[in-house]
This record gives sequence, structure tokens and C-alpha cells, in this order.
Amino acid sequence: MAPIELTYFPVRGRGNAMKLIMYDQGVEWTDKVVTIEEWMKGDLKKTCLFGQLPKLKDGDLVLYQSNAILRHLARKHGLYGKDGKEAALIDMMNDSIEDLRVKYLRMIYQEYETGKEKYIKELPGHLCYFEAILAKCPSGFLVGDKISFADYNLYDFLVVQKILCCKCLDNFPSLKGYVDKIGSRPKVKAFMESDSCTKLPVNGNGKQ
Ligand SMILES: N[C@@H](CCC(=O)N[C@@H](CSC(=S)NCCc1ccccc1)C(=O)NCC(=O)O)C(=O)O
Repeated sequence: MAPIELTYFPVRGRGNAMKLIMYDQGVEWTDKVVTIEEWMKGDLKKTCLFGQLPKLKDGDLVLYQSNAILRHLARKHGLYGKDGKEAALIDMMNDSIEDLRVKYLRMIYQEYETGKEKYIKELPGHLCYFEAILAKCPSGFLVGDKISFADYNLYDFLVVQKILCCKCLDNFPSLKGYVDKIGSRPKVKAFMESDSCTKLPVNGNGKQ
């Protein structure tokens, strides 16, 4: 049994960025997939610290909260910048990515029929900030000169936005180049093309 166990639903959702990190960094893990039907029985939910998934078990460490899991993997695999200053900037970037993800998830799960078009219309107003940031990054990564956990998270988010609206990056050359750059990393490409990724719906309600 691999020392790392990821318990999550059979969706990309909040689980894909952490899987990208582990796969790209050569970390072995076991997926414990929980169906909605199983979850609705309530027994597993009662055991979860905050009543939710994903859950990552790394040896005797049990973590919930997807961004805490990303940070844990980042600390273990050198994905948190070269010093405290870069780590702080990476945290800032990831917090902003989380803001965008929450907006997306609210539209997908609560306002899809009535809010999808408005979300797509307003999306450039949110993406423009990362376009400006990446336009100034000589390394092509959000912070410093190597990939961080925020890069995997932003990449995953942008790929999902392109599934929602294939043209959403057409006016953002830096974001387009960024998705190509991260997506052309051999193991990232392999994972994104694998059944582990492609066979999962993006979201739990079948909307994307
Ligand atoms: N801040 C937390 C949020 C975790 C979270 O929302 N988890 C969801 C799943 S992740 C997600 S994108 N949820 C969207 C809706 C959904 C629910 C159930 C299955 C799939 C998607 C969950 O466990 N829902 C079940 C429940 O609350 O009883 C984090 O970042 O991990």
C-alpha cells in the first residue's frame, strides 16, 4: 500500500491539482474513491474533521482542506519557493486562485443555468490579473524560477475554465503560454491524458 492515500469523490474538482503534483513529482499514492451514494449514507462524513473531502493520509498525518494538502505536498517536494519571501508570495497567489475556484464552483453548483453566461462574461475581469502577473514572470512560473504548488493549482483551474469556455484564454497570451508550458511537462501531460483524469467528470453534478 502506498504511504499516501487520497480519499475523494470520482470527480476532478478539488482533487486534480494535488494529483498533478504527486504524479509530476513521482509520488506514489492510492486513490480511495467514494461514490456520492456511499457518501450519502453519512458514516464516512461523520469521521471527517470538517465533514468534507478531500482527505489525504500521509503516514500518520491525516489532512483535510485541499489547499492545506497542496501546501503539505509543496513543503515535502520543494514546491514552496526558495525562501520565506517567495513562500509568502506563493501563498498570496494560491489564495487568489482559491477565490477564483470558489466563484467557479458557486456558478457550477448553484447558478449554472442562470449564471453560466454571466460568469463567462465576467471571467476576463478575473483572469486579467494573472495575465499581468505572468507577463512579468521571466521564469514563466508565478513566483521565482521554479514551479510551485500554486502553479499546479492555477494550471488545473485554467484547464477547467477552457473546458467551460474554450476561447476564454484567447485574449490572454501569457495565460495561454502558461497552460502550454505547464501542460507540456511530460508527467503533467501524461496524467492529463490518462484515464485517471479523462475518465472523471470535472464536477459532481455533471456540469462543466
Ligand atoms: N474548503 C474545502 C472544501 C471541501 C469541499 O467542498 N468538499 C466537498 C467536495 S469538493 C467539491 S468541489 N464540492 C462541490 C460539490 C460536490 C459535492 C460532493 C461531491 C462532489 C462535488 C464535499 O466534501 N462535499 C460533500 C459534503 O459537504 O457533504 C477544501 O478546500 O477541501
